[in-house]
Amino acid sequence: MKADPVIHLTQTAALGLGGISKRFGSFSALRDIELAVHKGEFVCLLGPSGCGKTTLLRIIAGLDSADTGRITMHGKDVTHLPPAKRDYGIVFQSYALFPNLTVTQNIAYGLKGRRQDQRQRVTELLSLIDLAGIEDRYPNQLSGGQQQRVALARALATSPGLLLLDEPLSALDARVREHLRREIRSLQQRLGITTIMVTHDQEEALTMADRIVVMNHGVIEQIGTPEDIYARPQSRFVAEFVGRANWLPGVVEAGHCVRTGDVSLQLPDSAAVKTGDAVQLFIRPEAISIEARWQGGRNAVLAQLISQELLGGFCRLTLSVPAMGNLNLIADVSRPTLAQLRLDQGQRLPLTLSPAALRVFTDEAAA
Ligand SMILES: Nc1ncnc2c1ncn2[C@@H]1O[C@H](COP(=O)(O)OP(=O)(O)OP(=O)(O)O)[C@@H](O)[C@H]1O
Repeated sequence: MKADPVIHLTQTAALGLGGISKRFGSFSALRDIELAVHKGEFVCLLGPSGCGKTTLLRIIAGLDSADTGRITMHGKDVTHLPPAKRDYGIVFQSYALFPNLTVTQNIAYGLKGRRQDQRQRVTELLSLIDLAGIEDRYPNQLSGGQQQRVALARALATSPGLLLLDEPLSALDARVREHLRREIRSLQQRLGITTIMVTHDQEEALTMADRIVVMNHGVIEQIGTPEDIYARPQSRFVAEFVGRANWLPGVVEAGHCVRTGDVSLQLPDSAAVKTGDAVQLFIRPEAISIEARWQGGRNAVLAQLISQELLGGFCRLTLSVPAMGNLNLIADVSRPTLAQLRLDQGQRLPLTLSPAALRVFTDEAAA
């Protein structure tokens, strides 16, 4: 009999999900989710609102049950175990600390054993999250960021095998959020704790995760490292959800090229295409090079500057390419490059769409 690859994966993984589906009435919230998370990995479930990420996290936690499928933790089947019998700590979006308990009492809530030992464990955890000295404060005497760190300490108090984070940073302001991202990631690496975090924030996922699971309408669109997801998206949805994208429609012609309007663009060697295929070329805004002078050359085109928008550290240009039927492209340039170019509205600018920066999607994958 042939080995079942899913079962094999779920037996060796820190967390294994095999064929998880969930319906709410006639609405299908999750369809056939397969995922194996390795020990010590930080995995982000990323996707737009309503894609099913929280439902999946709740099913992993045992707070909801799946209609079909299996869940394993370190090889043990936990599909039908109640939350308390699964070995995890969880942090939710809103602080969820008990307002009438002190920080110590909140963190020690799930701890068993002598009071003295509990006190020692709380001190240890507070120093771990850099909050020593706030043992006797109440949640309303703490900032939002401090409350989330206490919630994190509480989730880690029993040294669980798995840490589940449900949008833990989304209620915080941008500066605190960035700081906590780094703190959580460094703590997770020091402890080596397997972590699953739900987020709809692509930057959070790209900066924190070892692997990202991109979800859409209840299915997994792609699983990969941040570099895979950003540089090698497998579908139009992933390409557009993570980062910004330019799309150039065209038809494959002889010489490993794509004709788009009057321009023939050379493809990367790796592109597997057939002459006559209708395709969409994809290129990130920062991968378009703006040249100071027209020099021609491979994949060079002339564009016209429509507008420019300063976005802090870089500038986003909107360009129109007459030889591609006035197709609009966006290109991101650094401030030093911008200063060198000294751009004027309506100016003609030479661009290079280097073959290595192009990805080819069949019309189906790009639909
Ligand atoms: N208890 C429920 N009853 C009915 N529908 C539900 C229930 N829980 C979730 N849903 C629906 O399932 C879908 C997925 O919800 P879920 O909360 O998992 O999405 P999400 O990706 O976490 O989104 P968000 O980022 O907005 O929280 C949504 O369309 C939601 O309305």
